Amino acid sequence: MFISDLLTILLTALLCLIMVRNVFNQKRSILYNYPPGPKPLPIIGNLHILSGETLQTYFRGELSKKYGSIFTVHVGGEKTVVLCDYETVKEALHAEDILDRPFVSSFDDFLHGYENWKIMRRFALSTLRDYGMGRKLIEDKIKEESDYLVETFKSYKGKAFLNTIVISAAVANIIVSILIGHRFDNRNPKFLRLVELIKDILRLLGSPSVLEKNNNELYFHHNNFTSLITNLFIAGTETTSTTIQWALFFMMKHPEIQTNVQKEIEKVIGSSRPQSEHRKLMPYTNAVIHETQRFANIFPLNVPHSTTRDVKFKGYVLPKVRNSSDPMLSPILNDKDRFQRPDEFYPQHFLDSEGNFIRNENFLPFSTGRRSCVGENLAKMEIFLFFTRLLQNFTLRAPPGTNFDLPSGIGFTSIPPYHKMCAMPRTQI
Ligand code: HEM
Repeated sequence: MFISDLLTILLTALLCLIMVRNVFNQKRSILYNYPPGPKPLPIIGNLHILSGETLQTYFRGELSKKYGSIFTVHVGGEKTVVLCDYETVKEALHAEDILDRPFVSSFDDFLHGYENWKIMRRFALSTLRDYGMGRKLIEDKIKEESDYLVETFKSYKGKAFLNTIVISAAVANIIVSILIGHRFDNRNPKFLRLVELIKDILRLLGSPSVLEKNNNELYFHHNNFTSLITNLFIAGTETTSTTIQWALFFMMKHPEIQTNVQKEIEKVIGSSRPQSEHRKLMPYTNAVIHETQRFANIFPLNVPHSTTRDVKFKGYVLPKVRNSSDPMLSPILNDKDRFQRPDEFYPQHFLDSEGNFIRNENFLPFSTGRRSCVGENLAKMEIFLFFTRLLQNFTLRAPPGTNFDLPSGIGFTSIPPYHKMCAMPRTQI
């Protein structure tokens, strides 16, 4: 038999298997009542609209305009119920039924049980917050690391450079210090390789072509503690460093906003080291950071959740399935009713007419409910301290020819378009 015959037989068998599975899934779904959504194609489902340029549209929640705040998309033969307005997402995330995380394996209800998730989450929270190394010590680590970052930026002497790896390495060092008690030299090639690998993993995770089964094989380790540390390292590095990169990118793009932040730094902090207590005295900077997180929208899709039993939700009947629902954050952060200019970088979204900081309940970059981000407080502290320390020391400028309008890079997180940055020491300006 020729190799081509063998391949034909194998491909036919594969297609048959996929079709049988689709028929089985369709039969099963008759028992359930899924919300409507875009019509799926045979075999691929809606994958054609979840890839390439249309993925951007999907990310921005455009489908919700057509199908409302809850709709179904088909990823191959699997159905995912997408939730995309504040009320629906909040209701689902605060409910008992939509739990589970495929990404953070040690927290997973399906494989390790609910109790395991509870214990691991409590452990992570206490390590990251008060009981582990202590808030003050964590703050000191961030300050120390921001000094190293300032030195690294200085070493480029105002010339254009790529800031991605140096920022990721600085943020990675915070979580490394918390977890294993010491930092790495941010020129250490092994450490830099690790930071790069995390980037690759998150880029791949965002690709619809990565099949769920492979992810499971990759991420479901049996040793809780090892996987907890791995997960905290991954979850805690790329998210925060991407947010800082966006903040610096927006400062280059909007020099007038950068100047306002620097004026507030001069007024409140002067030349001393930024402390987290300064934040409440700095409404403008606080608003700029909030607007960065809203507009950068680094987790447009959030993390898929699973129904842990058959549930009735919003008039639909959903079966117990892994990764069955996606409480999207993007439409919440871009809600026209809650943000005056959702398509612009507009720090006034978080300021009143007198310049006081105002909260907005749609500000949910860390999600909400029992599965919300355990690293929220740490991330907020890191972003504030790194951002203010850098703008205290440098004015950021875009090298000539920078195109700010390139699309953002989309993976598991949304990253700034490829760009270089000039960090001009402020004493030299
Ligand atoms: C700007 C920075 C960050 C953002 C925007 C962010 C956002 C998120 C989001 C959206 C989720 C999913 C919530 C859900 O499923 O409903 C999440 C979960 C999680 N995050 Fe973060 N995160 C950030 C930083 C961090 C840091 C610094 C750490 C730890 C050091 C961390 C650890 C985790 C963990 C462990 C979970 C899983 C929680 C659970 O399953 O109970 N994150 N984060």
